Amino acid sequence: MATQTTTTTKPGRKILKLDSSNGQAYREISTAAPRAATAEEIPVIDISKITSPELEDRMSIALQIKSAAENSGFFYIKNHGVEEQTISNAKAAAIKFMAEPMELKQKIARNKQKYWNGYCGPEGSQANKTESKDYKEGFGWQYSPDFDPLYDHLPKPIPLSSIPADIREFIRAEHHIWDGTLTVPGFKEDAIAYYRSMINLARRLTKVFALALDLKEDYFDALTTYPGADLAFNYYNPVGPEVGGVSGDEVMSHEVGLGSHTDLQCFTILWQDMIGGLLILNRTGEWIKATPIEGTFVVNIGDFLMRMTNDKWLSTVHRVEVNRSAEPRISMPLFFGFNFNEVIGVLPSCVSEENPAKYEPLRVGDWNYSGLATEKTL
Ligand SMILES: O=C(O)CCC(=O)C(=O)O
Ligand SMILES: [Fe+2]
Repeated sequence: MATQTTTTTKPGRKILKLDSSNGQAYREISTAAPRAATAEEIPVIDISKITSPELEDRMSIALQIKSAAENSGFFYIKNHGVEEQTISNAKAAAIKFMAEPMELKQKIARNKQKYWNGYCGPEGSQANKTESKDYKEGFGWQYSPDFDPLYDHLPKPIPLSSIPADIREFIRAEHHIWDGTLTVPGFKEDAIAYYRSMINLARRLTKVFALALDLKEDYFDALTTYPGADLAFNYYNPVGPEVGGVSGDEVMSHEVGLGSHTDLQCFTILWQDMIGGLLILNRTGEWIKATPIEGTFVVNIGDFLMRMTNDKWLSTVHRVEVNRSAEPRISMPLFFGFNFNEVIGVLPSCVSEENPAKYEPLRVGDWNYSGLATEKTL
């Protein structure tokens, strides 16, 4: 007689299916409404002394980051040094671009490009296949040394032939997408000014990350000379008052602003406006709110850094609710990772006799461009 297997969950719990970088994963989660996070769950870390000449100051930041990375994988940073004007210019540019006619935006649609560059229309992505399509628009671009402050001294455009061959194959910028934004004067300038500030901030963070992981402070410098550094403007259209009271099917089609996922690379630094909607899944399977805090970025650990730390640092599942406010919601994440040609295993400081490496060394580019990765949020 055939045995029947049924999946039962306790009352108030359900199963969330996820495409993790190690294959499919299942989490038992709460069905309760999201609640506010406590200051311990998502701490606010003041990084004003990140470049202090005193090691003690830098170490104090590193220890706070370590604790947050091990606990929830999410934290806010304040006094981060990115100019408010640079942020508001980028935000204004994103809003103006999204207001352009659809035919114009579709000319530089991401699905018409070879790589992850250009515009993605409403419900043009689905971060989690078991949830609805993502109720948002987006514009994104991938790393180019032409925009990297590290190469300001070189004449532009930097010829690809001058970049080491094993890195060159992973440079995935498609500069022609910017031509499609020329109807918004200053768009490219404002977007790139923000991108450059964010790359600088990401590189500064890698130094305190190194301290937090008992490594030499410059350990990651050589790994970030041509980093994975992809930027997105996420634009969450208001879902409109009709949703909520309408038929089940319609609600389902607008279930998420961005589906439940983890980020793929090492870490993400995200600016969000004050509307809110970002939720993170804690260890006990409750959704908690990463409520916007003026003057901060949200930082979260990604899958590759979790792997490198032998799972000590957590790449935490998160999602974005549909935007039920009257205004569009904007977020501007930078997804940051190491040079794609590097083969990286578990960090020496994260293994011991009792805790051997769980993962084999792997080329960063192979991780980022595996079939799964291209489906996922960078
Ligand atoms: O918009 C947000 O708050 C989060 C965006 C995000 O998780 C992503 O783009 O990977
Ligand atoms: Fe994300």
